[in-house]
Order: sequence, then C-alpha cells, then structure tokens
Amino acid sequence: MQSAEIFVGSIDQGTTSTRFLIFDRDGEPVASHQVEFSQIYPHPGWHEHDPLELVTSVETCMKAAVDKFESAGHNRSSVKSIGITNQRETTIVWDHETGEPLYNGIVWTDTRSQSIVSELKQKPGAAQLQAICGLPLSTYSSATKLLWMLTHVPKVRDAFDRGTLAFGTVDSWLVYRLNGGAAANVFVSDSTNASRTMFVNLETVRYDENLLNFFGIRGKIHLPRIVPSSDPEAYGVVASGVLESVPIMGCLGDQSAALVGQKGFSPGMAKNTYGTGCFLLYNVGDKPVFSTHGLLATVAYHLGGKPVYALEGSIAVAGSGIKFLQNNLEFFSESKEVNDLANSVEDNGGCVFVTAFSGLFAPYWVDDAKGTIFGITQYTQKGHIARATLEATCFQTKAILDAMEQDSGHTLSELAVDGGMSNSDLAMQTQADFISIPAYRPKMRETTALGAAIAAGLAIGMWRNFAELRDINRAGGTVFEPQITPQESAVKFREWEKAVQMSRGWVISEKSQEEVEGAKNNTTRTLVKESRDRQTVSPCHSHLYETNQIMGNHKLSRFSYSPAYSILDGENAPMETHHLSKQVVPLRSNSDTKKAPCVTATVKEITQTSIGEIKFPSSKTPLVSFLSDMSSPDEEDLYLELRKVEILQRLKALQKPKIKCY
Ligand SMILES: Nc1ncnc2c1ncn2[C@@H]1O[C@H](COP(=O)(O)OP(=O)(O)O)[C@@H](O)[C@H]1O
Ligand SMILES: O=P(O)(O)OC[C@H](O)CO
Repeated sequence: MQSAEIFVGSIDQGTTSTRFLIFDRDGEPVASHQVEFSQIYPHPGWHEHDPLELVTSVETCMKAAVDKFESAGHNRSSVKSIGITNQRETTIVWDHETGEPLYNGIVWTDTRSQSIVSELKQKPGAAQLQAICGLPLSTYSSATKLLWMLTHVPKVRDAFDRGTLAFGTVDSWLVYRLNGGAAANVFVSDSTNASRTMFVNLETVRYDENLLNFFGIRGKIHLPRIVPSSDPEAYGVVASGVLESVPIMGCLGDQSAALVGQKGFSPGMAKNTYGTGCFLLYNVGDKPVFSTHGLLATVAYHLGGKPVYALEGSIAVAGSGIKFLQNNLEFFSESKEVNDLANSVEDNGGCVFVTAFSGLFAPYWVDDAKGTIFGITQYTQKGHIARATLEATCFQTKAILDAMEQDSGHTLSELAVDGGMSNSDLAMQTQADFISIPAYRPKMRETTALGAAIAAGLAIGMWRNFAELRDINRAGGTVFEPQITPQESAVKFREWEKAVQMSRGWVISEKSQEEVEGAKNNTTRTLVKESRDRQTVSPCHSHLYETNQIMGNHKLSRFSYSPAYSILDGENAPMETHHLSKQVVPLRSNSDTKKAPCVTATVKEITQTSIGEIKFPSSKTPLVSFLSDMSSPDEEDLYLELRKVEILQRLKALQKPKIKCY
C-alpha cells in the first residue's frame, strides 16, 4: 500500500463536545464529525459528565466520520491507527470487576471539593506536594475530586472498601471502554494525563508513594498503568463498531495534544488554546521547571524516549464565558456571534468581568472568588459585557505570560493560538494588543485533534520523525499584530488587576460559615474541638503554615509570611485566619520565622477609634503602621482598606472573640 493511502483517526473528547477526525499524511482532515453532549450542573459550582454518554458520543462521531470518509471515496480499512485526546483532570470511577461507572464524571471545572482542599492544606506535607507533582492543591486536580467521591458517594466508598474501585481520567476510561471494558481490561493512562492527577512524581512520571499516602489511597485503589503518549502496544484495539480492530496508538491530554499539533517541539516554544478554558503551555525541555510565579509544572508530551515538560498557565473560563452569555443570559444563539456583539461597541465601556466561575486559576489561584462584573452603569450595553468577557481571558493570558517570563527569563516573540474562541478575530486582536506581541492563528484550527493524530501516526510509522511534520499546517495562517502601545496596554491591565483584587474573598467556605454562625450563637464546643485538632502546631509554626496556604504554588512560601489575624477559640486555638495583605515578606531561613511579629489581644483590649487605628496594647504597635511597614503602599492600599473594613465587620459580628495578629 502507498503511504499516501494511510490515514489516522483522532478522537477529541473535549469539555463541551466530542469530535472524530480522519487525517491524511499531509495533516489535512479529510472527514470529521462533532457532537455536543450533556453538561450536568446539579448545584452551583458542580459540573458533571455522564461517562457512558461520553463513550456513546465517541462512537457516534466515529460512525458519522467514517460514513463521510467512505462517501468521499476512501475505504475504512485505510485508517491504520487511532489517537485519543481528552479534557484533562475530569475524574471517572468504575467498578474494576463489572466495568460499570459508579458516579458521574466530576469535571475539571467543578469546585465542590473546596472544603476538602482547605482541610488538606492544613495537613502535614501539604506544602511539599507541588514540588513533587507540579500542581497546587486546588479543586482543579483529580485527587480532590476522587476524595470528594470517597466521602460523599456510598457506592464509591463501598467499592473502595471492597478493593474493586478503579480510578481514571477520561483517556483511561475511553481506552478501557473502547477495548471492551472489564473483559479486555486495558487500563492505562498516558504520561500527560497522569501528570494531572496529583498522584504522580513529575521527575519519574511514576506514582509516588508519598502522594498516594497523603491522599490516603495507597494500595487501596486500582490505578491505570502509566505509558508513553505514543505507543504501538499499550492502548489495545477498538473492540467493536465501524473501526473494529483498529489499534489505538496515541494518547495525550488535550492541551498537550495542541502543543504537539502546533509542533511546539523545541524548548521556548509555546501555544495558547482557547477552548472551554484556556491553557498556555510553554515547552521547557526534558527537565521539569517548578514555577515560583503561580504556574503549573506538567508533562508536555512523551512521544518515546524521555518525557518533555512544560510550564502551564491554566485559565478556567474562556469559551465557557461565551457559552454563559449565550445560554444563561441569552445574548445570542451561537458562539460565533460574540464577535459581532463585542464589535458593536468601541470598548468595554468601563466594564471589567472577572470570569471566576470556578475561582481563578493561574497565576492567581484564588478559590474564594466568584464571577464578578465591575463598572456597570446605566450606559452599559450587552456589547460592553461581551467585550469584557473576551477581555477577561486575554488579561489572564497576559498575567500568565508575565509569570512565565519571570520563571523562565525568556520573552516570547509571538504567541501561537488555537481552540474554539480563537475563531473570534476581535478576541485575537485584543490578545495581541494586551500582550504587545503578535498572535499567530493557524489556518487549520483543529490542532488538538492533529496532535493526537501525530502521536498515533508516529507510532505506526506514518511519520518517522518531527522533521517530516514540518510543513503540516504551515501556510495560510493569520497574524494579529498589536495595535495599541505597551503603555496603553499596561493601563488596561492595571484596571484588570484591581478588579481581581476586589473579587477576592467573596466565598465563605461551608466550614467557615458554620464557625461564624457557631461563634455568633456561642455554641462553639464541637467546632472549637475540631479547630484544636487541626491546629496542633505552635503559633509561629501556624503562622508560617498559613503563609504556605496562601502561596501554595510559590517556592518562597516556606520562607515567607504575610500579615494575618486569626479569631481564637476559648483556648487560644485559631478558629479562622484572615490574611491582611496579598504581599508576603520573604525570610532568609526557617529560623527567621521566629522574628515574625506576633501579638495577641482580646477584643476588649483593642482600642478601636477608627478603622485606621486598631491598637494592640500588649505590643503598643498600631496595626496600621505595622501593616504599612510590611507593604508597599501603592500596590497594597486598596487591598488593605478592604481587609480593614472586613476586620471591623468581623469584630462587630462576633460577640467575644479574641484576636491574634501576626
Ligand atoms: N467563533 C467563535 N467565537 C468565539 N468563541 C467560539 C467560537 N466558536 C466556538 N467558540 C467557543 O469555543 C468553545 C469550544 O471550543 P473547543 O476548542 O471546541 O473547546 P472544548 O475542547 O473545550 O470543547 C466554546 O466554549 C465556544 O463558546
Ligand atoms: O476542554 P478544554 O479544551 O478547555 O480543555 C480542558 C482542559 O484539559 C482542562 O485541564
């Protein structure tokens, strides 16, 4: 058979839709089909997918695409290999013996594990996790979603106790089911997907005993075998349907696949994919780089040989913001209309939309924010809000690029873009304006599917090396050149950063809410005990620990602190702690933490004459001057003002609290 007659199939199982594409050797899609599937939102902040519907959506797309392929004169037998790419972190559990799912898949955007995350952050060892797996403790990773299921879903707990619980991300689930489920038991995950669970040591790309112990699942759960992203043997064959017996040979998380599809094979290359969320991956080569500026470290791809790593900036909301305008606010009936609506006005009319539907991800990692629109007036039109929605993703991309520059010391000269939202010319022009470098959009935007096809095609020898991929999807792209000056862009960005600061602290976790209510009603016995159990460390240690919590993804965290106050119970154990400043003060060594100012006073002892003059008699240090010593007034003023107001409100709400001020 001529090599030109060989094709590879690509399953792209994304957050909002599933596609199947068939690619030729030139990397051109010759047939494709796409379906949307149910988005299940049972409660605010919850987001689920039906695992069986995901499989059906794949089968439907394969059948329809193969029909189109054959109508175009090809034969299905020329599809020699299949690649899979998928939404990452989304967590699916099933019974290892029956192969049946035990709960809906909890989607990566879901924030229900927030209180589990808060509790885990207080556990010894929490601060060391990121240095092992590259990810901060947050609702985003699979680990906390699994723990939520173990705590709240009896069927899942039973299977866990009986030793039949299987855990997987979407790649593992699809490979398992496409191979025929429990009978074939092909149970694998590729390195890129596995690196999103928090169970994997990033350096070795193997499950890490410390991590499994930390999450309490070591030896108690069936975990998929970790295999390379391109492998002729590991992924089995399709058991039934139109492509029965075709081998699966490639598998990559969708963001990794997009990097491969954009051929970002050299260190220093980056791509930004605007799908449901938006994810910037920056190739750092064959050694992981652990960020000190709020980015994730992850496996970029593992196409044979050593894994290649990336720094990643993850944005939770991109296209989903547009879907929100479409489905919830009914601004338009198709996503593509956002472009014209946003273009119907000259600018955002003063509106800034912090689209923190799932909190804010990189580089901020704020889990107590929710979506907030600032600057609404009688003047505000739908177009302004549409523009502010597009701008939100572009501002976050700018923040991520700044962080990446600080982590890597490297400045990008151009940003390669793709994904559904990149179809909006206005969004991409805005992006170029905000980052002051050109955005390059390839002609063929299915780069994610192309990446999985490349992984499968390399495994079967359709392409033998990266050089043979060079000309794929190179011609006919669009370059968006910046049209405003960096100074103008900086002014806009400052406004965005102000909005981010103001959106913090909106969500009170269930636990804090209970504690506040308990304190108000003077029925704190149980809560106080819980609180004491959690806080077995000395005040100074506790202080440092909290600092780690707020800076969980920063290397400096172990040697830094930020001013904070805690509300104490009757036995001086902190019940809740609030930080007074986003700034952390670096310390040179652990022993320096003892120098951190630490004063305790009861409310009665505190002189409160005005917001600015809360005084602590024991230290004779006015809180405000203490804080201004700590902080650079320009950046911090607004934040501090908000915090001061919050402190007074909290003092008034509680009848007999004691305050510990660090
Ligand atoms: N022409 C367009 N302009 C702006 N946004 C779009 C356009 N087409 C699709 N989108 C947005 O892109 C997202 C889908 O992109 P896609 O790359 O398919 O994501 P996923 O893989 O997460 O399902 C949707 O949220 C949709 O709102
Ligand atoms: O569905 P997407 O394309 O936004 O990608 C989802 C990511 O993989 C989540 O980490």
